[in-house]
Amino acid sequence: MTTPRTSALDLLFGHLPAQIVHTAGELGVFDHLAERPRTGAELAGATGADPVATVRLLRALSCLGLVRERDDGSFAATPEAAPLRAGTDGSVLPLGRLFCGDEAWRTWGNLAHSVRTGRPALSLSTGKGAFEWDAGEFATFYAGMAAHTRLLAPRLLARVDFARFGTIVDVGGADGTLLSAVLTAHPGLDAVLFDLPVAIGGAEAVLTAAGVRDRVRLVTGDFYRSVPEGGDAYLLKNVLYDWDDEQAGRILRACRAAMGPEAVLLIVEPVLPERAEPMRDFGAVMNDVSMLLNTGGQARTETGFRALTAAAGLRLDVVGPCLGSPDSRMLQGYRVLECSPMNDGGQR
Ligand SMILES: C[S@@+](CC[C@H](N)C(=O)[O-])C[C@H]1O[C@@H](n2cnc3c(N)ncnc32)[C@H](O)[C@@H]1O
Repeated sequence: MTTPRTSALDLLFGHLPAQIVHTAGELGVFDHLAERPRTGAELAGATGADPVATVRLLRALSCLGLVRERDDGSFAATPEAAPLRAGTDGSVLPLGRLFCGDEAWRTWGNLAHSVRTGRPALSLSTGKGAFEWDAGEFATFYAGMAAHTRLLAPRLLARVDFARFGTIVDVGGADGTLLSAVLTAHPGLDAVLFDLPVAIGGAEAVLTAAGVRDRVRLVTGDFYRSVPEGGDAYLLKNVLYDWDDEQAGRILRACRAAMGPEAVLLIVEPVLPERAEPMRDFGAVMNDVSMLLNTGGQARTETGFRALTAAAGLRLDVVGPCLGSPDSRMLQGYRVLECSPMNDGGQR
């Protein structure tokens, strides 16, 4: 077997394609090209950009395989560009904003600070830590997370037998995008969406649009204090990796305290391989560095999860296989970890 290799020089220039694609998406290039092929001048007129600069951007996008230059000098979008349109179901633009937008860009420029100190760098570039944002920043964050959830949800639904539950509590469930997918697929379920007030505010519209609003109880609160009781399953998707072990342990203990003896906790997030290898579980390993930089949290190995859950009175029963994704290496390494409450003697 040959080891996949990437050239050092290509890695160092990785930010060029990222910004070219993000900028084109934000300008609406792919939305305009979805209507019909256009010349650079037409596109510049539609996006309000400089015509010569637009042609230069389009050439770069051609090089990246997202548009194709035609014989008449116009440009057409390729099928690969479809997720870069705004407002479509599988649009990845909101996720791109989280990683390539102004603030994210400045924050990644401070990675050396995080590596030197072991501390997050988000507040150096933005003046605020994670979840200390204004309403607009929270909206950008939740839109990005919703885009991520929409990509992962079909694989999660294929992997988890949600039909065995009656009530699901999504802890840190954001705007309800995940619950919308689960409840749509399982008409017999109802749910509790638990998050900060700023998240729950956005959930009304999302759940209503999915036609599941009447099956979801919205509860605001702080998962460090307590989470709602009465669930057959508790979901924690992309929550624990935001926090260090002490904080994540408190969240798990709050879940444990709310769980009945038969309830299960489903942790859905990237799991680090015990040993890093070229391109293995790419998303998990990259997300770990992203958490170091942004929140001060961390991704964890299965061993790390075992220790963390046991200390909170939870037994890690099942470590599911990687959910995998044909869409992106960034979605690789996601697993479902199923836990049950231990009684005081360490048994269920
Ligand atoms: C990384 S997001 C994950 C959101 C969602 N589960 C998903 O995967 O799209 C973390 C979530 O934790 C919520 N959160 C942060 N601090 C919280 C707290 N103290 N109590 C309850 N929820 C909190 C955030 O509002 C956010 O929705």
